[in-house]
Amino acid sequence: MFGIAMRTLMSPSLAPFSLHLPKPALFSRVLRVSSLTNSAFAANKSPTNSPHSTVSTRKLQTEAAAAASSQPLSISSPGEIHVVVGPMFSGKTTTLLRRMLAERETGKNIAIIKSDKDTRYCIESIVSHDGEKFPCWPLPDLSCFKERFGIDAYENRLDVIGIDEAQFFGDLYEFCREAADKEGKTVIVAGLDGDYLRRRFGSVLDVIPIADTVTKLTSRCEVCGKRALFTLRKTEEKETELIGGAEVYMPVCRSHYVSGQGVLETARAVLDSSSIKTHDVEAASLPPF
Ligand SMILES: Nc1ncnc2c1ncn2[C@@H]1O[C@H](COP(=O)(O)OP(=O)(O)O)[C@@H](O)[C@H]1O
Ligand SMILES: Cc1cn([C@H]2C[C@H](O)[C@@H](COP(=O)(O)O)O2)c(=O)[nH]c1=O
Ligand SMILES: [Zn+2]
Repeated sequence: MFGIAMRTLMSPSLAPFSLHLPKPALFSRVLRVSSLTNSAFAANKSPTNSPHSTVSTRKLQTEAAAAASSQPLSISSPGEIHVVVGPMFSGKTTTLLRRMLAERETGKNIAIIKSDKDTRYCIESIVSHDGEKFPCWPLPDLSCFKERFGIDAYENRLDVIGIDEAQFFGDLYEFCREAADKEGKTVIVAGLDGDYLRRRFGSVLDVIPIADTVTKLTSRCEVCGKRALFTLRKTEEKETELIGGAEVYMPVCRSHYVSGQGVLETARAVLDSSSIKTHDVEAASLPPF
């Protein structure tokens, strides 16, 4: 599918960065920015800046703006942020892959990052639950990406950055804001909005106010087949971060999240109390030292 199999044969250190033609000139166009200069400030603070001197103030401001516009300021055009969230098995990785490949089809240079905490499948590829895969950069945090990728290649040739398992990156917000606002990159973020207890997960929700688009995907409830909004953890572990797939988690609808969570909590309480009792009995029956 999408020629992914062939590209995954390439060295992961080369393949995540697919080089194309240089950026179109339009992309890094030079903008002339008319900012409020010191002389404009001076004009505003001038004693002539009274209701009776509107014309002269306007004239001064026009002159200040003209002076500023004669000094071109080179800034690249702003980028974009697109966020894809949903429970596990809802198609986040699949969607990220399709969008990244669509960007590449239009001649953009792309790179995909995933958290190095996700050790399922192959460490240097993102892999969907259906087995689609693509080489990626497994990283401990996003701040090290620019240097690892190469500062020149990052600044001058990379157009689109995909981030999978975004909930595991503590510096997600800062990275996305910098990349889109200041560096003209398109960033596509895929991650869990909520953990197994439906609490916000990592910084994914923080990116929403600075995003261009937000897509919430759903899966199929493993119990009844209806729309699944949440991820139920089937095991006893309580830590927020626990890497795993279908052996640990299942997608569920609202009703089955509530009943499933209730059943699991009751089962755990029963198990806990019976293990305490068993432990007490065992301890009581041990011979004294
Ligand atoms: N309960 C499930 N267990 C295993 N695979 C599932 C389950 N539900 C859905 N899937 C498969 O997972 C695919 C989505 O995979 P993926 O894109 O990796 O999702 P996500 O990144 O959101 O976890 C679905 O198209 C479906 O075929
Ligand atoms: C709900 C939940 C999930 N995780 C982990 C489990 C997986 O390793 C990833 C999610 O992968 P996917 O691409 O969305 O299938 O996150 C976790 O650590 N804690 C949780 O509460
Ligand atoms: Zn259900």
